[in-house]
Amino acid sequence: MAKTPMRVAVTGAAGQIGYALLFRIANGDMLGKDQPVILQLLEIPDEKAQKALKGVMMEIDDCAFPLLTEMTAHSDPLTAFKDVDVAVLVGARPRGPGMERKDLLEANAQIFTVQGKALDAVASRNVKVLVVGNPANTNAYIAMKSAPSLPAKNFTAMLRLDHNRALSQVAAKTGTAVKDIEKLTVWGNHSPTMYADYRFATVDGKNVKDLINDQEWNANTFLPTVGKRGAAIIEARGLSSAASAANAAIDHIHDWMLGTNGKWTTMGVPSDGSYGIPEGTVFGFPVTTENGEYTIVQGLEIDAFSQERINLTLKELTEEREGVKHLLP
Ligand SMILES: NC(=O)c1ccc[n+]([C@@H]2O[C@H](COP(=O)([O-])OP(=O)(O)OC[C@H]3O[C@@H](n4cnc5c(N)ncnc54)[C@H](O)[C@@H]3O)[C@@H](O)[C@H]2O)c1
Ligand SMILES: O=C(O)C[C@H](O)C(=O)O
Repeated sequence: MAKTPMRVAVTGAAGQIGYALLFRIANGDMLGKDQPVILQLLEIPDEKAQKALKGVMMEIDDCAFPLLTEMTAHSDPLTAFKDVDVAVLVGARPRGPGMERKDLLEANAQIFTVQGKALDAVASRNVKVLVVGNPANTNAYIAMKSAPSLPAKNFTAMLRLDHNRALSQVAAKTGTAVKDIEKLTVWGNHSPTMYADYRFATVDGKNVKDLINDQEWNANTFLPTVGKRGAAIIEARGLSSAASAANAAIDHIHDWMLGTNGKWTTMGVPSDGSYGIPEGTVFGFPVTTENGEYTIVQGLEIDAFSQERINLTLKELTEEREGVKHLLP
């Protein structure tokens, strides 16, 4: 019997990540090749943005995706999020000329307060939310705090692009295939302070740290390369990463919904106090997923170098959280 269609909201749908994301959702890459989908697309109430969104929808129509049963355009989160099972929050205010980090935080805090409240009011009670728009961890925290009637654990931030970037760097360094690397993770904030950690990783059963055996490379090449990859792409392309970000969003929701079969991945999730991260802080953790639920991998040893890195990224997140405290409901 055919499955009931799932309702997926995407915000910032006419932006560059939206353009790389929507076609793949409609094609079944995110929720499975047997799962029909309804797309509910949100853009700002601006003539140009809404017109661009219509153009993207015309192209989606022209793909005649068999799994796409319905698609609607919205300028109001209260209609866009109605009954949604999945919400991918991509749309955010980019940093403009002369804008300080604080201004960016405040502008986005407003967007994610409104969107959190709208999810709280109209989304499915089990909606799974992924925040992509930057600053992703803090935006996810704001949306979560603005939606008190929804389970806090259903609000997540995207660390998967960092995870995938780290996988690719480790594969290149060890001369191995990405598919053979397991147990890698990225702790903390989606920002240059993130801590990509291959101490537990294995490739074909061998420990990656032993294979690399080069702490100087870890500290001075690997971590800065992964941490500053977003900036390197902006420098090279003149635009921020889009297809790789969309791909990571697909991976994140796919694995959350369909399970990792015991394998680790990385998700930004509200802490339950694990590893001393204060409860509620949206932090990148190693997780496994099963039956639509994630579980933070427990019992990992945190050595002095790792603790220092984790403290650094936590400090930044705590400051971001403090910076928007006055705007929260
Ligand atoms: N977490 C990650 O790994 C990661 C990676 C890459 C990019 N990003 C972030 O993703 C965001 C989007 O990137 P992009 O390249 O698609 O940007 P973009 O500027 O091309 O598109 C963003 C779109 O969002 C829309 N938008 C803005 N505010 C909105 C709102 N309140 N409601 C609905 N739509 C809204 C804009 O009109 C625009 O069309 C940025 O914040 C970027 O920094 C995050
Ligand atoms: O948009 C950015 O600042 C960079 C983006 O978050 C990325 O990691 O590619």
